Amino acid sequence: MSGHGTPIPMTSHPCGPLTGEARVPGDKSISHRALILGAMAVGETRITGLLEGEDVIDTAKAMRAFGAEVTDHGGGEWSVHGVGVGGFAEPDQVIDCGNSGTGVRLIMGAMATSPITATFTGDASLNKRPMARVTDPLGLFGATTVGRSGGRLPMTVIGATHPIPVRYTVPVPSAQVKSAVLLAGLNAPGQTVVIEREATRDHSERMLAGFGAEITTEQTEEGRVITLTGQPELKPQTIAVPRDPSSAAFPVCAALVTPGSDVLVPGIGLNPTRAGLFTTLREMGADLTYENEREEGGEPVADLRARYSPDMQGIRVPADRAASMIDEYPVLSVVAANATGTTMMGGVKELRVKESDRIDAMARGLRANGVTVEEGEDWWAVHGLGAGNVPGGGTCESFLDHRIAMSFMVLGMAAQAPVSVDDGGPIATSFPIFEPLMTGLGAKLERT
Ligand SMILES: O=C(O)C1=C[C@@H](OP(=O)(O)O)[C@@H](O)[C@H](O)C1
Ligand SMILES: C=C(OP(=O)(O)O)C(=O)O
Repeated sequence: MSGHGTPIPMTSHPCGPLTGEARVPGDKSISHRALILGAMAVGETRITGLLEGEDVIDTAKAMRAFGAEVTDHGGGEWSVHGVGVGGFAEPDQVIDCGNSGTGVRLIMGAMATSPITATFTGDASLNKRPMARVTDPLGLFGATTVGRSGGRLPMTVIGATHPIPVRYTVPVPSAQVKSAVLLAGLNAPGQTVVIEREATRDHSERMLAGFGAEITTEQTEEGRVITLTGQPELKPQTIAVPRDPSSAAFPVCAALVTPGSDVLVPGIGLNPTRAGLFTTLREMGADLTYENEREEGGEPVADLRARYSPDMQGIRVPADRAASMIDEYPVLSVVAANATGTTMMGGVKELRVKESDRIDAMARGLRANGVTVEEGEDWWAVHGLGAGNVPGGGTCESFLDHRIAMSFMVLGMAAQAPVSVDDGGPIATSFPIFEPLMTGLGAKLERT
């Protein structure tokens, strides 16, 4: 839905300490997958803690269009009455995935091996993003796709009538591509094999196993080899969605750069395929501790405690960590601006094909606020000014990108003058309670 509304300009004023508890919403990646796999199971899946952001709501609507019964029971509790693998009905409307790359790519995969046709579209941001990365492997299963030039949405997918399982090496580090292939493999007879050279988030593999699919992962010289046996009967599950580490990144980073802060962010998943930011921040010298470490639903979880850290140093972030923190680079660059020395971020060309070109979007906005940034195709470097030395005072474009908008709001909290964004509307795609949550901690956010 993002991108269809009137822009919401927002300003973040320098503020005093951020204190208290930040209960961030449910994990976006896990929420999409819970709805989609719930729709492909036979019977009723119950979900608690679902992220009720626009991206996930669009996926819920899509699952209804494919014939699943999706019910909102209130308070983050949802149920999905699934139609079984291969049981999707043909939607009689265009499927609008709004701002969500995960939604559209996973759903295309899930329907591509059923004998139905569906047309997908999104907002101005999503309709610019590359889809060939999923339509190429879906073609190998026997699906046909027709989109705009350059493999862009709107796009029609004609599902395979006689799907054939595939063996596919994912050419870019992308959990969305891996997941699209696995979901397509569900309705192909025999074994579908996906190979990824670099490990990406493994929520699909974990959840497929939970729903009773036969799935194995092996580390070989080729990389991670994931083998899925097609046409299982998926058994409905009860899923408690953990809180999203990518959303936790915002109160955590805000506390690290805002003088006097001490913020607790409880119940955050520390799955190693997602936790790269927190490792990086600790290497920079952040006062970030893990409290009450435990396991919940098979995932490592902790309460994160972040305190103001005026002595952070810039570092070289290892390129092989990129996949585990890919959505966190924008807010890391804000921390880097408040550290001493240069933070060098390499191996990140995927940042150029997110909701915006995130290197370009952050570089422009940081420069507008007095920070020096250098960039190349797959790297960027932020020259830190030291704690409290970011001048601020600039207005930044958010380019229909929630993470860009939220990152600049964090920049303003610790800058010498307010920082504005032209449109904070996209924040609702992943973190609908961002404003009240951050204001509750002591941030001074204003719709302008
Ligand atoms: O699979 C997922 O849930 C996601 C995978 C990542 O995208 P890519 O697969 O394009 O890297 C990430 O950026 C996105 O926010 C969520
Ligand atoms: C990249 C993101 O999401 P998506 O690809 O699902 O639009 C994100 O949430 O940062």
